[in-house]
Amino acid sequence: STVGRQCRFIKEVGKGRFGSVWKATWFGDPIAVKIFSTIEENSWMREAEIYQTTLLRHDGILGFIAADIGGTGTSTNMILVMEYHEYGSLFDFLQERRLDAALMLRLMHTFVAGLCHLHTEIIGSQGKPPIAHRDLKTKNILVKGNLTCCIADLGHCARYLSERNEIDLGYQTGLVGTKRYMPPEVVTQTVVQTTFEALKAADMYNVALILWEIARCGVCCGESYTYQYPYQQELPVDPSVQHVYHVICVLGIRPTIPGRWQYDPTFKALARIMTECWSADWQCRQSALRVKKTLAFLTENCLSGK
Ligand SMILES: Nc1cccc(Nc2ncnc3c2C(=O)CC=N3)c1
Repeated sequence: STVGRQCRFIKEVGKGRFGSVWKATWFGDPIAVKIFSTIEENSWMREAEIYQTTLLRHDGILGFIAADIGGTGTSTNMILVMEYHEYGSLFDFLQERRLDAALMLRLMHTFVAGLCHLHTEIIGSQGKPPIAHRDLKTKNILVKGNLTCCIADLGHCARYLSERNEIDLGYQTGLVGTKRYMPPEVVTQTVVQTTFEALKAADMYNVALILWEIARCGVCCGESYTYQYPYQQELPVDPSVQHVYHVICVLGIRPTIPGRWQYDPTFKALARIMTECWSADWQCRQSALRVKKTLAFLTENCLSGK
């Protein structure tokens, strides 16, 4: 493949469920190359298809450069070429870092703005369908050089095709996503994800967990916490669906909101977003647009030093 031949591979930077990601250069410019094995063709196809959705270009979405397929006779290499981000995932970024309020809100606001773009339908010939991510987590969000976030790993997305009133689930039906992050209605498979509203609301449960992960690293009243996975105290590494069901549906456990967050207006407002968005009732959760507006307001207030 022409793209493949012009790439100089530098180092492996990530290993996803599907494919491995390499830092490479293309005529000197840094690029990220995700390489899929032959059996992962569906994932490559889906991710390439979604990234090439018209009008999907947005600062909060990982920038797509090219999709390519090349064969050496015996094996077929499918690759995705994306813009490269040195900081890596938001998960990596949060490991050893205390965030001041401005940086904390910047990361939150730009992540939610990206999701809002995904969720929003743009009507018209050059429009875009609403898209639900279905596997949001800090490992699927990248931190750009200007300390803003962009959403990656669109291989599990669902699209709503309004002219046919049809949901395109891609190749992924049934249980999709990372078990630790699955909302109650997905774990119990109660709400057959028929309505697209339910799919967007499932993303908002993940937003609540991700905002909690980021906020814990934020300095509140002079203190911050070390990074924790959601349900780190309650769930083992690679939990079973049954275990997740017991913790979040039977015991009704949710991440702990530190008491001190009630004494800081910014953290108090963030706590309210988290609590409403991890509600067991998906219809109570706030929309991405609602959360984006609140984060924009908090950012403005914080910058003006209120
Ligand atoms: N969805 C998708 C498709 C192709 C590459 C990727 N990953 C990345 N893209 C850009 N910069 C990165 C990464 C990493 O994984 C880690 C570090 N920097 C995701």
